[in-house]
Amino acid sequence: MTADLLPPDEPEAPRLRAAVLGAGSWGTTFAAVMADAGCDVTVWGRDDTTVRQIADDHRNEAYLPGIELPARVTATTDARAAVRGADVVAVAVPSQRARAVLEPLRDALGPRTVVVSLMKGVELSTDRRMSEVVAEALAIDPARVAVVSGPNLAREIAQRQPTATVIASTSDETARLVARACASSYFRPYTNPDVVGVELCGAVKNVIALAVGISQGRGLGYNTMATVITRGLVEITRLGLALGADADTFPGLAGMGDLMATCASPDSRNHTLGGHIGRGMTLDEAVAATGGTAEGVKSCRSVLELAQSLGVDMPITHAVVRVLHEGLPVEQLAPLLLARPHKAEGA
Ligand SMILES: NC(=O)C1=CN([C@@H]2O[C@H](COP(=O)(O)OP(=O)(O)OC[C@H]3O[C@@H](n4cnc5c(N)ncnc54)[C@H](OP(=O)(O)O)[C@@H]3O)[C@@H](O)[C@H]2O)C=CC1
Ligand SMILES: O=C(CO)COP(=O)(O)O
Repeated sequence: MTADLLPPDEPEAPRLRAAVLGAGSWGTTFAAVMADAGCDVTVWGRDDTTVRQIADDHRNEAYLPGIELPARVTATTDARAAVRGADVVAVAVPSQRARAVLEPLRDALGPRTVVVSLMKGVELSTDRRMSEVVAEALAIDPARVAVVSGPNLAREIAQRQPTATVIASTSDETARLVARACASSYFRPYTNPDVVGVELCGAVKNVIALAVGISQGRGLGYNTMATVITRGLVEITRLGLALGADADTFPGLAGMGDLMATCASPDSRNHTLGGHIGRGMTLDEAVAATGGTAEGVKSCRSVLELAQSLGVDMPITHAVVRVLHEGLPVEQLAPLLLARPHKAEGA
């Protein structure tokens, strides 16, 4: 499939240089997306074998078996070399590791480089969203930071199946630059100034997908799934509004769109891990059986802390925390949620 190289209104725009920090499934896929959009892309990974495979064979068999990467994607184990001269640096490591990966690169970025968080988590111990972590760790103006979030399961995109995404930044110029760096015939970015809403949707949908996975692992059907997804969106919205997000974000691609993709797909790590828990595995067993980064496992605690600090009720998130981290037997999750006091639907 051929990609559109540049939007038609910018025929003379120079080719962008991009870097991706993280050579896992989403980092590698987003590198391919940017290459298909016309960028020259360097991926940083910490594993020498993976890096050599990407650079020499245009493959990443550990994370994207069977996928051929575009020739414009190369790779290095030297993070400073990867970001040198880059117009756009995208970050795709586990959220809890981002600060440690970024801080040593403070003086390696150009003064106009834009940094994109691809991560869907909330930092434990600070309860910061990842765009906040990125700006703090690199000591850059938040206007140079963007967030990409939407129904974006890596493997489907690596196969160039069509999807859309949301690019959120407080700066329209930053969001448009990132849109230009990733727009192609199979990947359509929409910009949105609501960084708080877009980012919260991405982090909390992982927790809701864990709850859906747990219910399916317990053998429950579509009524339960639809209930958890719908009430999950209600609690995501409640937290987002308390933090000043825009109500229009939640029914959009980063909200309902990503929630649907993650809760429905067997490729989702959060959904899969929830299924293992529902079928009776311990958390350690479920993490090992799932593989990859299931952000909801850690972020459920920071999301709950954030909600409690604002007096926001998040019963599904709370129940997931209790099952994963506080020893609540998994069979008590549904009764716990269903036995709560009466409420009107819109309350
Ligand atoms: N996969 C997806 O479909 C999507 C993922 N995301 C988000 O993107 C982020 C990254 O996820 P994803 O790429 O899927 O995760 P993966 O588990 O596929 O890859 C994680 C990457 O981070 C590296 N890594 C792990 N620990 C560290 C560390 N301590 N220091 C530096 N690097 C480390 C891994 O390296 P190594 O191989 O050496 O362990 C690997 O390259 C997450 O926040 C996720 O929620 C967002 C949208 C879609
Ligand atoms: O964020 C994702 C899809 O948009 C990927 O979900 P998982 O991290 O659960 O695989």
